[in-house]
Amino acid sequence: MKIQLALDRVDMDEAIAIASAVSDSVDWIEVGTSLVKEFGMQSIRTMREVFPHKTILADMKTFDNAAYEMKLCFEAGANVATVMGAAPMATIELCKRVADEYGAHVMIDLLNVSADKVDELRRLTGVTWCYHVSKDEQEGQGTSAVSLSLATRPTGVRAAAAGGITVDSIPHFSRLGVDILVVGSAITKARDPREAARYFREVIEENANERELVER
Ligand SMILES: O=C([C@H](O)CO)[C@H](O)[C@H](O)COP(=O)(O)O
Repeated sequence: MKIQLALDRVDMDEAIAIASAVSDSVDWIEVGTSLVKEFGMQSIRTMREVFPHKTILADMKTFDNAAYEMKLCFEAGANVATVMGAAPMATIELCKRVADEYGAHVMIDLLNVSADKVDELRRLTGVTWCYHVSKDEQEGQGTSAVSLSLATRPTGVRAAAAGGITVDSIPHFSRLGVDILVVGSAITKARDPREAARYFREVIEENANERELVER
């Protein structure tokens, strides 16, 4: 299981400092929606310059104007970009087409998608579905990511989980076969982000081993 470090609600110096401290323990660096909105494409360019060999995800949360937005972030150096699953299929398919042209990848954010829309999304493979509990639901209703079900995912689609993820969530998501764990506050707001990220990695490895033992 990969760790995607979500960087949100910090300035670029802080984002770089946190990412530098934890980069050995995380796989992907997410330029969070808040950074994209506050600092624009420069936030992605900066992360690409500082981390030339890391996978950079731009959390664009695109809803329309797909070709324009995807080109912007892939030209800026992103390898992966997000589109909202609730967006029209035309938008989502266009994101995938542009990503293919750039040798990049699309993550579909399933925030607030209907069951019917999930069915429509099933026809698009070679993407990642991100099961996401929103910040506002976490803070307003105490909803936790652990309640998410991954049952509807088709083969050929990778799964990510996001929203209030802590180390305690790892066994659950590991059992469900989640490929990418999106972790923001549990690392970025930790007293020692480096140690927090290292511990995430350690517990992921432990759970991966347990899974192998069960499968054998
Ligand atoms: O996508 C996110 C959210 O919508 C704010 O933009 C975050 O990246 C995601 O929720 C991970 O952050 P934490 O919930 O703090 O782990």
